Amino acid sequence: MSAEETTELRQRQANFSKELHGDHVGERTGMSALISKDKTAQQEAVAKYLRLWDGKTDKDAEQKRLEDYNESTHSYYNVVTDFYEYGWGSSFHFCRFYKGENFQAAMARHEHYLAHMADIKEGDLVLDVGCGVGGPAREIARFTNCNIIGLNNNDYQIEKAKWYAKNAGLQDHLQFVKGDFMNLEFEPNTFDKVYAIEATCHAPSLEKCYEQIYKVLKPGGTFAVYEWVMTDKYDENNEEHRKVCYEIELGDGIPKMFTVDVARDALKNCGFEVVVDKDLADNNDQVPWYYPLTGEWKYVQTLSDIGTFFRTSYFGRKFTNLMVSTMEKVGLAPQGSVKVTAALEEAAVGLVAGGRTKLFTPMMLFVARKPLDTTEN
Ligand SMILES: CC(C)=CCC[C@@H](C)[C@H]1CC[C@H]2C3=C(CC[C@]12C)[C@@]1(C)CC[C@H](O)C[C@@H]1CC3
Ligand SMILES: C[S@@+](CC[C@H](N)C(=O)[O-])C[C@H]1O[C@@H](n2cnc3c(N)ncnc32)[C@H](O)[C@@H]1O
Repeated sequence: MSAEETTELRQRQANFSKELHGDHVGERTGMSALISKDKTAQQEAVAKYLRLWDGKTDKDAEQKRLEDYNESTHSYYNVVTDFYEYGWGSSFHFCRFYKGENFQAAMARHEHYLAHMADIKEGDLVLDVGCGVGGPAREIARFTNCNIIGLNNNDYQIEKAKWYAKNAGLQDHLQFVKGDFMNLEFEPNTFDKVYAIEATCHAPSLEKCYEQIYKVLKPGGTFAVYEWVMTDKYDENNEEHRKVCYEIELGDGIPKMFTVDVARDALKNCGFEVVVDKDLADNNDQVPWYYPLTGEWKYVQTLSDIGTFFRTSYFGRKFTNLMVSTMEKVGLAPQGSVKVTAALEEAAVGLVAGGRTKLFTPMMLFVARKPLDTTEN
């Protein structure tokens, strides 16, 4: 894409975001934000997200989704962000759970662990690739006292991230900028550390995305990522496997799920030294990472988790779907909202199936180092 085309796309997306979400985006979240959307723009956003997910899994259909990655992901997050915040909170990722540990503590620990593995230190300049509404950035800035630039291609989330950072008094440590991780516009060798949490799976090519990260990282710097991948168990010619993979792609706005081998090779091909390569979901945890989506009460750890667990569970999702459907019928929620809850339901079903069978992991941890001497690459 040329520089003019990029500027034009950004302007168009920014204008659309204003039209859809209005001003003062931080003040409303969840259902309250949903009912305040511009109804026509919401229908357009839902159509833009779903138009290429028409049930087809052939190469041609996949190619179209790969080419459209920027617009479809932008549209996906335009329509799911309110649901994510309502059901999950402001960190949009999974985590491991220990017995007795509540949901928020487990999520924060998962973020601290990545900061630790990335060796983030006080005063470091850090890039958060695909930062969502800034939940992890706020936690990691507090944990390490570093400075973070959060990069995101969704205007709505950027506005929310800025609002939350200011509200938390962290505006001197955090900046949020619009950008595409397939084309990072920072000067080469800018960042001490880079991390990405469950975001780069939206890339049409992991290698091209990691190349960009390699470019902006300082020599000797560390990149740590929780990657979404299909595991070694996945066989794309197995119909059952492909079904689970497609549910995850459709419901999570991912043009194509790559395998763990593709991700590992992509890092190496860019010149990274891979120092940690570990699937954190492949262990004997007593409480599985996907438990909130299962509806199995036996896993709920503390009373404080009951609300979150209800909203994320099977019955809670049915309840939300019914509520949204009624709101849509009476004209409170914009048309298209039910289609979004249906797509999120597919996500939940696919993620639990992928988790139970270990065909999929949302926490493939790679810690990769850019060599000090990069003349050979
Ligand atoms: C899309 C990527 C790469 C990461 C997001 C991971 C998770 C935070 C989401 C994946 C599926 C989402 C669902 C919900 C919240 C956020 C996720 C767990 C809901 C529970 C939100 C409330 C809705 O009523 C149901 C959703 C099901 C899926
Ligand atoms: C599942 S969310 C994770 C957000 C955040 N890392 C967290 O854990 O809360 C994925 C994020 O990647 C961002 N994203 C997707 N494609 C992108 C792209 N091409 N360039 C920049 N950000 C992108 C989305 O807008 C979204 O904020």
